[in-house]
Amino acid sequence: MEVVSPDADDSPALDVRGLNKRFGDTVAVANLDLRMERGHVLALLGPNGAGKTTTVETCEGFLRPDSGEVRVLGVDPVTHGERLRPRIGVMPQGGGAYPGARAAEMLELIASCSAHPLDPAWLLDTLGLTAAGRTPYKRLSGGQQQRLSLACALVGRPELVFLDEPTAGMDPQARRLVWELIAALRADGVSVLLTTHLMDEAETLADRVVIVDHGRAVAEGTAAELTAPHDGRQELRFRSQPALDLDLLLTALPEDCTASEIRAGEYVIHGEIDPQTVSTVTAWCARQDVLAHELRVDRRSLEDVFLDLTGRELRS
Ligand SMILES: Nc1ncnc2c1ncn2[C@@H]1O[C@H](COP(=O)(O)OP(=O)(O)OP(=O)(O)O)[C@@H](O)[C@H]1O
Repeated sequence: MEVVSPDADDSPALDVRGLNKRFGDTVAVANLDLRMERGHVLALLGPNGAGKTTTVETCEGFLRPDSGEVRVLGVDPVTHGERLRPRIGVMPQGGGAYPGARAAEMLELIASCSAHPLDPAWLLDTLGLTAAGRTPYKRLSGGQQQRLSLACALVGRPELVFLDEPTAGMDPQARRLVWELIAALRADGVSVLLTTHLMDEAETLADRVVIVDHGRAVAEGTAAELTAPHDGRQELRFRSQPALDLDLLLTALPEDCTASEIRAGEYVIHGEIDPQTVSTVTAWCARQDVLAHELRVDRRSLEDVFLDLTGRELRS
């Protein structure tokens, strides 16, 4: 039986069309389309329960879709999972390990299952885990467990790696290290599907971002596309002390401007932002005897786009 389609080499890293998956009455994924080119990093963002892990596990071949078409490196992960698995690396959410195994042993075991593994000692060193090599998995810190889990996903030299919240619980140094590693993978032509709750992670690493909510893609594009000004209206943002009297500021601005404090001490002015508007805002701040920090024009943050699309209320 044909396992890899004839044009498999040209096939995208990921091609998901009309994916549906429910668990009983819960719709986890609803008619989702996803596409990732080879050598790209695609970030899936979404609130808790949006369907990210379900999507990733379906692409990994661990879940069977109710309907829709999933191709990973040109291969159907459900019907031909055994052919796909040697070509992909999986870092599941919250690790996944033999709790009693020592870190180095575990990595060596996984390397021994691969045809052309990376050198486990080199990988431990790269991820700052050499000193923890003899420590049982359950005794590693949360951040060390995450890094070991990443090492396990990479040791088989995958063409495509699935990273489900790879830096969750890591300190800033470890996060930076992992970001550098992901950038290096991309430079080597490895494709990466990343789920994350960290907007800066998506912005820094991803070629494209897909925001999912209630199992559907609600926005897609590069981070720059997603955060570009829309409706012809621009934004001016600044930080200052909380609870400034914005009604007073509005009297000094053109009539079609709006002003709001979106988080304590974080202000957004919408409207036609020209040099005069910027000057009015800074002069007004000076009159209030407050400093406007981080004043910038034109760009919403990815977090604002995310919150605008998925709402600000807490998800269960
Ligand atoms: N095995 C399962 N049985 C029943 N319901 C499930 C199962 N797996 C996921 N779900 C439900 O499907 C929905 C999507 O879950 P999923 O884990 O894919 O979301 P997520 O976007 O990864 O969330 P998080 O950001 O919290 O990891 C949720 O409502 C979840 O409770």
